[in-house]
Amino acid sequence: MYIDKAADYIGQVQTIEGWVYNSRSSGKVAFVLVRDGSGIMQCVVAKSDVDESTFEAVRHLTQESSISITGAIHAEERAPGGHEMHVQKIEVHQAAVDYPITPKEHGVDFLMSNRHLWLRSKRQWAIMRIRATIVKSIRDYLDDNGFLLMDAPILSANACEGSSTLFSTDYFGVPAYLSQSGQLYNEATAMAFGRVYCFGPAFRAEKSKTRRHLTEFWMVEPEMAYCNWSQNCDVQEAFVTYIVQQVLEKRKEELAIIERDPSPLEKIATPFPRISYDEAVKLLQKAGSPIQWGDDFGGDEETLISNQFERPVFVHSYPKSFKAFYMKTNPANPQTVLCADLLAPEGYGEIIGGGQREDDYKLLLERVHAEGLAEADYQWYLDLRKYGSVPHSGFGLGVERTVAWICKLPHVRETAPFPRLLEKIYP
Ligand SMILES: NC(=O)C[C@H]([NH3+])C(=O)NS(=O)(=O)OC[C@H]1O[C@@H](n2cnc3c(N)ncnc32)[C@H](O)[C@@H]1O
Ligand SMILES: [Mg+2]
Repeated sequence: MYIDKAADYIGQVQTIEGWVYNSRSSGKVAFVLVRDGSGIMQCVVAKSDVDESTFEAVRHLTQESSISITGAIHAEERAPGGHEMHVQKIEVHQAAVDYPITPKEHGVDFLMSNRHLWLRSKRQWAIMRIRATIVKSIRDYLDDNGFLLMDAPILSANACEGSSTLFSTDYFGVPAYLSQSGQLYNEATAMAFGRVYCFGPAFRAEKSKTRRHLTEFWMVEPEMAYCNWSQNCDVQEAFVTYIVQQVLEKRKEELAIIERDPSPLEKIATPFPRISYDEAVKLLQKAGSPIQWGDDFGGDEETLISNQFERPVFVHSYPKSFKAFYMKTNPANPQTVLCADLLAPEGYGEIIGGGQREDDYKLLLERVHAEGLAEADYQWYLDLRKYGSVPHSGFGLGVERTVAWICKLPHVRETAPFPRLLEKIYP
């Protein structure tokens, strides 16, 4: 029996195959908390119900020993999950000796070095289940709203987000890079299928040691033909609202375990506020920031802006000078581009980068040259502007930053099973 299905087995004798989460015993009774990955069950071992050797074995159980435990399932509202087992038999598969992550407090470095074990703890268990619901919601929303999954390559000859954060590899004698973003390929597939998305790992050799940056992260990237930057924002706000609502509905227990107050998430609803970069600069300056027009926003600026709103806020029309080559120039103000970042509230900052793509061949070629990119490497991408070019837009949502916001975590290190950070690739 799996623990999360215990309600289906009240009154039946069942066996749980799991690990000792915690145990304590007195003279005549022992309480063993067993976890099996789906939940935790309180198992009550009465000395009178088992033979002497079994009760002795129970009294010497150690944390994280692997066991099979058999007994009758009872409803018990005081027990975790509302059920408990009255034990008849226990089999110890492997006694864990000196398991390093004890219930006491441990330092982050120690926990990160033992991530392969830390994942078993209740808090990490809850965070990973919330992450899984976020990932499922992403796929469900896009699959149910006309988007086709089109997997983008991980090995690429092209930089998408600038050449300063590439992980390069030797590809049979020619340079190749781990994908920074599947976007350029999405634009090709969007011209074939209309609305597509890719969903996979992305890699950035960022030398940023911050609470928001990973060197490997997961990103979902929808792309839509015949879509302008504002319509792109419409899709994003419905998408993000759906994801939050799914977590609130399906992961109440896990949100409680990590002590995440759900009330800020309950305020997430469309429409999301939209401010221009110009307005954002004025807002920052009014709040005392030394920012000047033309400066990019860092974490501090994003935190300051997002703390002004209860919903995620779009900041659009950034200066062209520090934005990617593929972004469409804003006809109303050619110094800016038709992009929009989505900043999550509660100080979490950017969770989505996106915008409208340059669809004019000549203008895009000028940007390729201006960025010093090798035209031959982008000829396929330029072709998309030769054969039936259309206004098109898309975005990339970072899974880990979204998990951090929804779980209200202080650092992205807890948002992935095995996070990859600057100077951190073990385990
Ligand atoms: N299809 C597109 O239009 C996506 C576009 N090419 C792109 O990659 N935009 S982005 O660089 O802002 O990254 C998008 C999101 O990807 C996340 N991201 C981006 N970089 C990181 C790092 N280093 N660590 C964690 N998360 C990261 C973050 O949420 C960003 O908002
Ligand atoms: Mg960005």
